[in-house]
Amino acid sequence: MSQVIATYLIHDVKDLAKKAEGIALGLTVGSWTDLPLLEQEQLRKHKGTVVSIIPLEENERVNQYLGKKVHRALVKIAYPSVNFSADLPAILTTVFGKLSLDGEVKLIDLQFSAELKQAFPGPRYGIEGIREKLGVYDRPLVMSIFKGVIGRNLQYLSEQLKEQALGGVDLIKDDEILFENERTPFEKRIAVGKKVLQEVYEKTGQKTLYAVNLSGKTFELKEKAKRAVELGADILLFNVFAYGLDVLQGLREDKEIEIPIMAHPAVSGALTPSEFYGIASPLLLGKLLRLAGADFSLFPSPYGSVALDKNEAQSIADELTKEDEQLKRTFPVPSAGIHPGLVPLLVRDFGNDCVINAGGGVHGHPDGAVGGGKAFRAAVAAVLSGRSLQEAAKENEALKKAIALWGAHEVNV
Ligand SMILES: CCCC(=O)/C(O)=C/OP(=O)(O)O
Ligand SMILES: [Mg+2]
Repeated sequence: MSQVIATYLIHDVKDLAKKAEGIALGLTVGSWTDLPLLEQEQLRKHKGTVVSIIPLEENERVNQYLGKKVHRALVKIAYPSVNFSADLPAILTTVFGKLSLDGEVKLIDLQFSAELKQAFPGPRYGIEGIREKLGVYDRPLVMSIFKGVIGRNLQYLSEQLKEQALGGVDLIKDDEILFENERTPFEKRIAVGKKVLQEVYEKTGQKTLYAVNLSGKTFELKEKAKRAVELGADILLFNVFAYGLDVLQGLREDKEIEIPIMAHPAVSGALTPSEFYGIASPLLLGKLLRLAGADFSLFPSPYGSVALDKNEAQSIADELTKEDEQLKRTFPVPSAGIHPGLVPLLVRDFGNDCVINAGGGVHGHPDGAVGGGKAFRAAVAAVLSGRSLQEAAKENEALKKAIALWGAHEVNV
């Protein structure tokens, strides 16, 4: 049967079963008992069903935090697809619309039936497609981030772009806070990007792709994205949660917007951190971004400046990369506060199929962005060859300076 099964973490002072049944009814056919029998039969196909209730141990910390004694449980409820149109706005409103306003309930997961999942495109390129664009198959990708470009001119942007590319990074992204502006307009950033990156490629053989931030009013995005494609843009960076998952999907599904989309997690922190409310990050930054068509998903790493719990960050990556016969895999991009000394941890925790992403960890290098990029590439090479960073640093000045400044987190060496 075509349906979506929602998993919730619920907290209730009284009766978990009653709470669960109330959710199943309240988000579907409403009050059940006082309807005439005929209507009950008609509505049966629309009624939500409590699939399971798994009680959790009482937790004194939670009781104290909430100021009341609560019973906790993981509750699964099935919603028939006949109740909603096959789009994320309808599905999210069905499973967590009014309910998101109703106390301590967190949406943990959504299981889509194979039939319903067919309504979603998934990544256009995915990990394999991105690797093919770069010709890099056997290591994590390295990405750097423009920093301090706001208020600067195109010349400055061009120079910073060149420095980053000369450092040997595979990808360079706009910072998510760089929007349309007079000094570095969107279309000119694309043109400059192409020119500079081609020059570096001809000089060094290093191919680098540039993710330009697609911004502006929602209903102008598609035309702007199509213009970017016409100008030869490599990748679109997109602040999904400032707009909505369905806007991402709309860009992905447009046949004229045939370039990769890089999802930034900006604003998602309004939805994910609480253990009592909101939406679990593996669902929001993992499963749903992949379904809607993100080729990359950035999320806070376990060791950066806006750190996520390691298990949670790994769960996001699992949702992005687990095998799925209907969806390509999305590149996990653990981010924020990353420097070359963290590469052993990143490879240990996220493997080869990830993008190592850094702004400060590249530009803050004593030799600037060139040194930062070189240090990251040397750190990746060292880890993949089973050498310690300290050992590799003996032969690589850029890495030596990076770990002297930020330290090295060695793993099993
Ligand atoms: C989770 C997103 C990280 C991001 O947007 C960003 O700009 C990180 O910069 P650094 O922390 O690497 O300097
Ligand atoms: Mg940023």
